[in-house]
Amino acid sequence: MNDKHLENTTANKFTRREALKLAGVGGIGLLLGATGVNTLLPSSPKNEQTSATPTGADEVIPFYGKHQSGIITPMQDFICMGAFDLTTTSLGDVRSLFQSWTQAAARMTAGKNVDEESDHALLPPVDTGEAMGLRPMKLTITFGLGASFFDERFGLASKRPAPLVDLPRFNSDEMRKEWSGGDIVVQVCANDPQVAFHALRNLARIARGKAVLHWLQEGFQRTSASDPTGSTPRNLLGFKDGTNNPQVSDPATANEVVWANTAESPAWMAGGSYMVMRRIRMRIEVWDRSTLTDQENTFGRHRLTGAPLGKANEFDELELDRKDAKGKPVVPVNSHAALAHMEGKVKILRRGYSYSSGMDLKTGQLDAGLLFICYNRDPRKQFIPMQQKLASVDRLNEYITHVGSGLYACLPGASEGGYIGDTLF
Ligand SMILES: C=CC1=C(C)c2cc3[nH]c(cc4nc(cc5[nH]c(cc1n2)c(C)c5CCC(=O)O)C(CCC(=O)O)=C4C)c(C)c3C=C
Ligand SMILES: [Fe+2]
Repeated sequence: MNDKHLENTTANKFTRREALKLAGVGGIGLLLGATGVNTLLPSSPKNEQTSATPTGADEVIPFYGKHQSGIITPMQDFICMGAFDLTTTSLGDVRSLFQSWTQAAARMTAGKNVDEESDHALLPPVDTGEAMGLRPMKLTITFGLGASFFDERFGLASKRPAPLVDLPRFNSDEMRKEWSGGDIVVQVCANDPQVAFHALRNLARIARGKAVLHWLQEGFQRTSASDPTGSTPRNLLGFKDGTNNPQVSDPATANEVVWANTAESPAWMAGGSYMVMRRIRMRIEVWDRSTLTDQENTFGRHRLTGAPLGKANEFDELELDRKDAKGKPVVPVNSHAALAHMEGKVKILRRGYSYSSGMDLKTGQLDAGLLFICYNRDPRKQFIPMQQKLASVDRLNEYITHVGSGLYACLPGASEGGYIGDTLF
């Protein structure tokens, strides 16, 4: 999914007042380039250069709203995502945790410290500090609840949404507990990895005594600075990934594919969505030894252009009934694109990032792959049947293994004065 496809997110500019306030914290030098403040500085080629913000660095993605940001928001460059397990058994504690998280998240997405700083010399600083003076960088923070949140601890079992099922075991899954599940998931995305890490770290700090991290995964894609045109990013197998994502800038499409609806979900989920996370390890070394023809037949698309096999342009229609001179399908029936297309009847919104987590010390191979994330309105009708099909016959399976998994009910957005989760607890 790229900016070209998604233009519906209201983007507020970082105001001059905010910028001047920030000057008090970080010094005027930090402000070179902030919208509006450049007018204070004498015009020179250098200033003109620093005033360009092609990555929308000053852009604030509003935290409050009907839907949480970070779902249909055009993808930022980096992700820092974590799942928490609650250590408290008090629903009151959970409520106050979400109230504190909401306030902190609203501040951080606006480019502020997690809370007002105290000057008490004998206390630790309120904010951990590594994002001080940094621009908002389109930070979004998205909260979801795992199925375990609805167990006996908080008396909410009867409120568990029907679409929040336990995902089945799919063919060739090699799941690891340390990369799966969690009571609460927090997806943090930003155009700066330090801004993203800072947000998750401070949320974990706020949770002390109530929740602990269960897993954490960082991810990336090419940055908007290295591709200002916003073309479809490539995954670590070298292919354009995201071409045929549904165009959720169209509200009707977003309603059909992404947003929870009372037809399947409880009223407290209206405006929310279901997020699937899969940590998918790639056998990169094997892939790198396979031929171009094999790679293209695996995806059913051309490597260079991203076009469907037999077509010239990336966004040309994927026509699965086209045959070559010998009567063979031009796009192999067991290719990833052909299978995931689901005859055009089932769609999900993909929002995944590449990850690289060092190497496997036993084999010397890279531990790298795709932190697959998708949003759907009802995973029982969307992600699950799609993954069942892919897991059984997808040609891509030769090169990947699913090693982590989670399904989370992403809560509706909150309005100012409210908090994330206030429709449920
Ligand atoms: C169950 C859902 C999916 C999983 C898991 C998945 C893994 C996965 N995908 C790629 C790379 C590509 N996927 C592409 C298309 C595509 N993939 C899915 C779903 C899952 N992918 C869908 C719904 C689609 C679109 C199908 C369509 O209607 O055309 C493509 C082609 C380009 C594109 O449209 O994005 C690539 C490339 C990897 C590497 C991967 C696991 C590691
Ligand atoms: Fe895919």
